[in-house]
Amino acid sequence: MNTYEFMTHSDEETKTLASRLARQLKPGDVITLEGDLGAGKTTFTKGLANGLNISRTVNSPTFTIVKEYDGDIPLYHMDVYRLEESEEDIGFDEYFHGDGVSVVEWPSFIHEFLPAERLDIQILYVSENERKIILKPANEHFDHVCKELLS
Ligand SMILES: Nc1ncnc2c1ncn2[C@@H]1O[C@H](COP(=O)(O)OP(=O)(O)OP(=O)(O)O)[C@@H](O)[C@H]1O
Repeated sequence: MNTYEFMTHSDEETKTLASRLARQLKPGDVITLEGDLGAGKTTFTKGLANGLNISRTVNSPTFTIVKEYDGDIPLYHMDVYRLEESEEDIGFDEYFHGDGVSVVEWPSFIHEFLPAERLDIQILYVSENERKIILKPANEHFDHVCKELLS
């Protein structure tokens, strides 16, 4: 599969990219987001929410594991960082095969629960206002979605 790279030069540009991406998503789509602290994972998710016409403000889901937002399609925003072993599987399958789009921050913590058919996104800090955003689609649907972002 192909890899797609984008450079953004402001948080607004990152949101616009994410918003354009969101408008092509469908129920059951799973996106993973990796990036260091302050890379822009929450900013990217805010952009996704804009694209799905979600009116509530999206904040970092830290301490809640999953936050659900209503939009054209529901958004399930997950932060699975340091998930306690006792609550390892909180029913991820129902989210991943549900009616909404799932966005998973820190996906390596629940690697065994992730579906193979997903869109992996990495956000790299380049300089104060620049980020490199790398998209790795795992199937034709996500590959098509990424190609559309190039145009
Ligand atoms: N091109 C850019 N894309 C995204 N964010 C940018 C960009 N340039 C500057 N920023 C700033 O970087 C910060 C990114 O913070 P954000 O909370 O989105 O990161 P995060 O990856 O979610 O971090 P954390 O894991 O700590 O929650 C924001 O203050 C944002 O304004």
